[in-house]
Amino acid sequence: MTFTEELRKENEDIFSLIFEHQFVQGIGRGDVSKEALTHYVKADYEYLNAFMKVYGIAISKCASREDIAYFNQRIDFVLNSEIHPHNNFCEQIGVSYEELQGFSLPPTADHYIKHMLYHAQSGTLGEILAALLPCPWTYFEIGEELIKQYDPSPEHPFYQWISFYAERRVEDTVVVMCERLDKLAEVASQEEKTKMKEAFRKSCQLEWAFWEMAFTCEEWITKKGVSVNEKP
Ligand SMILES: Cc1ncc(C[n+]2csc(CCO)c2C)c(N)n1
Repeated sequence: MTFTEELRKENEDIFSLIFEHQFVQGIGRGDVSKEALTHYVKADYEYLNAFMKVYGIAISKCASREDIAYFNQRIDFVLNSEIHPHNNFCEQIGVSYEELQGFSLPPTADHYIKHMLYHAQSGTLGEILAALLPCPWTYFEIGEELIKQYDPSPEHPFYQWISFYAERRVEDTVVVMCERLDKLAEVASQEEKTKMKEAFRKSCQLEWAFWEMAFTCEEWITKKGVSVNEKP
């Protein structure tokens, strides 16, 4: 079994909980509240900004041009393609994408980006990839699961979102990231592999928690002092 096959197996429990989550099932049924969709897009826009910065830190740790090109291409994908699923949600809410940008992160999203940034700052390239991998992997499998369970037609309100994540391009992202992580794991010490496993599992946990955060419209107990756009 490869290292990433092992990771997938060890985290089957969380993957299943993600597929069953009410927000995810709501996407499949075509029935998610506008409040939850809004909360999701506001947080996810900032989450993706942080995700690209993590790729940037990964670039600073690359030893070859080929690796730099890989992360550069990943940034391009987030910047130019991940906007499509967000636009699908915005159309369903009935707001422009711009209106949902620039908000401070609720506690769980804040936790998730700091978890990734921690591994980016203090870890090896393998540890960074392990922290990032659950992001495309869980979404690709959510896309696949929802197609299997609901077989959405183009008229389905979240058809674009579901097909975007179930597409070959996201599957390829997962396959290539797994191949890269497997190569790094082959030469990693036991201690490093333990760190990779912990980073991966926590990111899986935080993927579930991100859906829950959006579904419950999670907020800080008081917004004072946590807003990036706070007026003095
Ligand atoms: C919380 C959260 N987790 C995962 C994704 C999906 N996603 C984000 S970046 C990326 C491509 C990785 O190179 C993918 C598939 C999301 N939008 N929000």
